[in-house]
Amino acid sequence: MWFFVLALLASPLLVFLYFELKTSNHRRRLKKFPGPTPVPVLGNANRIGKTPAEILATFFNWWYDYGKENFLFWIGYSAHLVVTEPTDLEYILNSQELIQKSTIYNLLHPWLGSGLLTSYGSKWHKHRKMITPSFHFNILQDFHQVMNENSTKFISQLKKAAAGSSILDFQEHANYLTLDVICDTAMGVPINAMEERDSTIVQAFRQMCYILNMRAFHPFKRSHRIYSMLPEFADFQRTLKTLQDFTYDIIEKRVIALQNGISTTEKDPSMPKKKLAFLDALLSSTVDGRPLTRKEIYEEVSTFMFEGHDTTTSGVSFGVYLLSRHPDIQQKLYQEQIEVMGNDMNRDATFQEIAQMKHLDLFIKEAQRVYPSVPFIGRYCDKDYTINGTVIPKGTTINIPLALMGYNDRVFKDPHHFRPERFLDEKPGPFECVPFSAGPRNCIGQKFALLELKTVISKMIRSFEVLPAIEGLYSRDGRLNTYLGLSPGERLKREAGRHKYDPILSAVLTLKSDNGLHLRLKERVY
Ligand code: HEM
Repeated sequence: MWFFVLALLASPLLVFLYFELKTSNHRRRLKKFPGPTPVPVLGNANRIGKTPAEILATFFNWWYDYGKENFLFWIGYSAHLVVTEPTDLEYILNSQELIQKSTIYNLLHPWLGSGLLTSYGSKWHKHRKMITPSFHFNILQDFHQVMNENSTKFISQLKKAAAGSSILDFQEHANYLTLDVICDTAMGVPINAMEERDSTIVQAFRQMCYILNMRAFHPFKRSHRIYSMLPEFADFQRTLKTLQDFTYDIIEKRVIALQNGISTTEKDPSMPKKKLAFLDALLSSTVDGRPLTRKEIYEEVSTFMFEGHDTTTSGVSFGVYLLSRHPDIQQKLYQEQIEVMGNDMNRDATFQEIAQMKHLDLFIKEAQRVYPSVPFIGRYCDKDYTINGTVIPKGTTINIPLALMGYNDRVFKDPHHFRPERFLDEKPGPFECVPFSAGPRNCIGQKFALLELKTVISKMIRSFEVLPAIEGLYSRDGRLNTYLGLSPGERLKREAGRHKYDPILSAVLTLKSDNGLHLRLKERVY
């Protein structure tokens, strides 16, 4: 009897000792990296912050405290190495082996399965090779038409919403536009998100992205086991089923249409159109000499739906928000629009004209430097890796904080100054600023994304003068009202003067502003 009581009392201690011993070797091997001191059981989880905004601020503070070098922190007994050193990033991002994503990506599995973003090993290699031609120049030109059509619809909606100098939360509006673009290009089915905001499928896409982002840094909800016991899990499952049914249904209809050899668009307008490429390309592709299974097709289409929607919402929203705070830069971009577009400022820009907009290109680079749409990416060390002479042991998670890298003053002079021309004179190296990542696992949709951002922002500049939410909020010295990355004293000083319309950056799977991105639009009259 006493033996059992003692065993029961001792078991937590034994578990604790087991983990401490198991981790001590790992700690010893990583001891060269600075970082906050971990406490037993929690590691540094007690100090990282509770909300996504607090967590991002903590990352910036730690990075500052450790001399803007790589640093290490612990969540429980799992080691997280934060890498910002360009030569180390070159090794990591160029590696053909270190391609397994970190555990945070597991959150995406119920919806995306193991599509291109989440898979690794030979499946990823084969699918990447198969999908790459889908982003060919000629296909992008077809997609440009979809982007133009949807941007035109977007502008006319905004004209109504902005009437009477109303203050808009632009982040909210952009979300429906990008959803329409990606649905039409990935599946060939317009879901009219801009017009039917409350429809079940539109809400399901929005809800799923919200849930994923919300769970990403939640201490308990991140665990599937715990999340599946919470009352909100039922809602998640309903949303998931709506998305799965919708996507499988489109795939099925397209397969039948192809089998019947019918050109579908004329017969049924709800069917994929001829220009559709992602789904079409997947249906006619083979891997290891066999066609893709329905599940594989579902995974890749859903991956595009996620990656191609939440990221571009962030990119368009922060881009237009920056126009509102930096009128001189907006004026320069407007001037470029006049030069490229000539007399008719209301027409669609062609693919070639978009390519001529050099200032717009620099502006988007600079916007992605300060507000990268994907704030963090992560890798998991499935074995020991020797990175520039240092062994990173198996089991370590490598975090690459794209959100911090743009604020490295060893690379970017006065990083809080918003200055698109810096990309001409400072010329950052290939691993110093990587909003689309780099190397073999870089963003396969980069050209698509840039085309979409340029198409929408070019039309916005020609249609409206973008103004801050209230008159006094212009940046007078060209500097950002983002205080992360400043010295603690400077940050506190500047934050004391924060306006309610200054964004509160919140880094989850994509970068958002917790309090929206507010601005006004004044229609341009020609
Ligand atoms: C502003 C817009 C975008 C940004 C900043 C962005 C950024 C990124 C980044 C940083 C990664 C690397 C992720 C990682 O290593 O975990 C990535 C991967 C990926 N992106 Fe994008 N992305 C954007 C838009 C798009 C679009 C529009 C699509 C599709 C149409 C897309 C499809 C993908 C896919 C499929 C991957 C996984 C690639 C692989 O692992 O082989 N992205 N993106």
